[in-house]
Amino acid sequence: MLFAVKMDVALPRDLDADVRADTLAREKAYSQDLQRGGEWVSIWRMVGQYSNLSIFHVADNERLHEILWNLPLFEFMTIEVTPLAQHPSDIAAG
Ligand SMILES: O=C(O)CC1=CCC(=O)O1
Repeated sequence: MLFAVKMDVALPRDLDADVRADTLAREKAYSQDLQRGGEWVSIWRMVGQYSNLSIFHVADNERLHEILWNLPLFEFMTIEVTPLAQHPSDIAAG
């Protein structure tokens, strides 16, 4: 199943600098592991926003929920999930 996921990040201004650096490093490693595994298909920065738009290819809703719930930045994010279906005009789909 394919999903578009928008993640808006809002880190508190008074967040301890070490906690901030550690959380961002863990987020990057977590994301890159899932990208290497093929479930996190792509990640794009949204211009002018501390947000990303990502595409996930996962087995089911429960797996996507598990991935998102375990994001190191989860508590600092607002997440919007959009399920995707094939478009009939997509030449890649045949
Ligand atoms: O968009 C961000 O910066 C948050 C994020 C999600 C995965 C990642 O590496 O950073």
